[in-house]
Amino acid sequence: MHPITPERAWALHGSAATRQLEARAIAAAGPHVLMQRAGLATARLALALAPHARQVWIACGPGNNGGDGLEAAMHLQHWGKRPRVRWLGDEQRLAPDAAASLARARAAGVLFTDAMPELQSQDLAIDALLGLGNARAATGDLAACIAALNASAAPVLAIDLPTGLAADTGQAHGPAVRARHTLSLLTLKPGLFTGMGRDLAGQVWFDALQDGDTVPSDATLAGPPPARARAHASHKGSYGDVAVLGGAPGMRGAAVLAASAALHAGAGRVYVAALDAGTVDLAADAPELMWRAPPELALARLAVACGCGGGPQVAAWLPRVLAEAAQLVLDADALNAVAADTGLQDALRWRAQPTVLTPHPLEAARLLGSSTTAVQADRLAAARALAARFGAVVLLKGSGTVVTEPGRAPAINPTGNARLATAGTGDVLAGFVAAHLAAGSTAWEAACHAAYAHGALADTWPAGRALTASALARAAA
Ligand SMILES: NC(=O)C1=CN([C@@H]2O[C@H](COP(=O)(O)OP(=O)(O)OC[C@H]3O[C@@H](n4cnc5c(N)ncnc54)[C@H](OP(=O)(O)O)[C@@H]3O)[C@@H](O)[C@H]2O)[C@@H](O)CC1
Ligand SMILES: Nc1ncnc2c1ncn2[C@@H]1O[C@H](COP(=O)(O)OP(=O)(O)O)[C@@H](O)[C@H]1O
Ligand SMILES: [K+]
Repeated sequence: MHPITPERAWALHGSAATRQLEARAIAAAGPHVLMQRAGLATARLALALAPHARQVWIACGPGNNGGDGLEAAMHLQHWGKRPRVRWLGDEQRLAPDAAASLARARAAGVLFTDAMPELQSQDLAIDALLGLGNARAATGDLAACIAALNASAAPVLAIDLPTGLAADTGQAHGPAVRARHTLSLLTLKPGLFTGMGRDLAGQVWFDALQDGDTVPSDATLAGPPPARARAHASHKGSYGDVAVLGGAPGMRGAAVLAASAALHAGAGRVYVAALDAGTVDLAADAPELMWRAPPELALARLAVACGCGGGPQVAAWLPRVLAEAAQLVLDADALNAVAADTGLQDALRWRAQPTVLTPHPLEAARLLGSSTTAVQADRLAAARALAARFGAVVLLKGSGTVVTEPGRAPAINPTGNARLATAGTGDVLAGFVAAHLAAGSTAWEAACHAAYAHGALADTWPAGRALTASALARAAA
């Protein structure tokens, strides 16, 4: 069993792939063996998380997820704990594995009770209501058990998935359990790491329940970028040139943030071409930045971050930028301009040089002609659709940032937290991506590595220090 941390990459499998692997594992191990392993793994983790727990409330649903909970109850009972099981199944409709576990739990003398637990007296609660079979919004007794788990003062350990969380999308379309820990079984599911997954699953643990067998993955939980040692004999030209095109009147700060981020992330030279023709120089704290008028940029040898605070004015520059930029990050207002203009959409599709689009969910919705709700309902699918439509690497921002490109399984970024929910952090990310592109990374690597580094800065940010976008930009290195 492993705790899932951002220190390495992990393969992710959706519900169809997991069902395929489950069928093969059951065929290899024999009936009921996997459920016994699942229950034992759950009980062991419960003991590790709450070694002194006495009262353990286990809410078991009508399917095999409930069967896992019944197995766990039996072990906890053997180990001297006092599990109480609320079981919501119907003996007439029970799958064979869950029926076998029900019989074992009863034989072990586990206490079954329909009474809701005394919430304050529980030391641990286990969510074994629904896993992969979560089919529709919970109502009635199921919804009441979800509410009880969420009201419990005791930590909640969810088996396989927090009840109500969709394995493939990270969304919940009804009541859902908010767990402190989730033990994912057989596979790690993408929904644990994006959308609502991070909030509902808490700390994720993984037990494969079997050795060796696998099926093709649907996505990856990204690992850390490789360390980039600088050759002693390198010079600023070795790390490439970034230009930031943006900063319309009143929004110069966004361009400065992206430029400062690119500079601190290691770009050799950073130019800023502000669309604000005024003369106010906000760059007093970064004299390294070189200010140019937009027509002066030699786009064909620059990694361009375009959009940052660009306002509607950026649209006029996009035909040239799309045609010429050696590498390109399109962010914010540049994405909105593309969404509003089919000519720019064609130019983006025809573009052959490396390109990364960095939409947040609303920008993604505009590009897809859908809504933020539709994008968030399936973030992986939305990112894939955008990548296919524009033939580019897409980095869909938000909790569990998704990176994808045509023909490649998406990566979910494991780092970052809600301290990044402050104005300008997206501009900083665009600057990071541009710096990676300028240094010679592929568009895919630049997007994955920049997202990881950006989130990791937030994850290690000192508790008492405000996380602002400008401080974030300067913290790169
Ligand atoms: N087999 C094995 O050896 C292993 C199995 N494993 C475990 O099995 C889990 C998958 O089991 P599963 O397929 O039985 O699905 P599960 O999540 O228990 O739910 C299905 C039941 O819930 C019901 N139901 C659904 N929604 C509902 C609602 N809103 N309100 C009310 N009822 C609702 C649904 O009813 P139905 O839709 O059929 O009417 C059905 O009865 C997996 O996540 C893992 O924990 C692993 O440990 C590996 C070993
Ligand atoms: N709750 C969160 N968890 C993880 N990352 C977050 C969260 N909220 C915001 N972020 C990150 O912060 C950045 C915000 O970007 P964006 O929405 O474009 O902001 P802005 O336009 O103000 O710069 C993105 O990289 C996003 O992924
Ligand atoms: K569950």
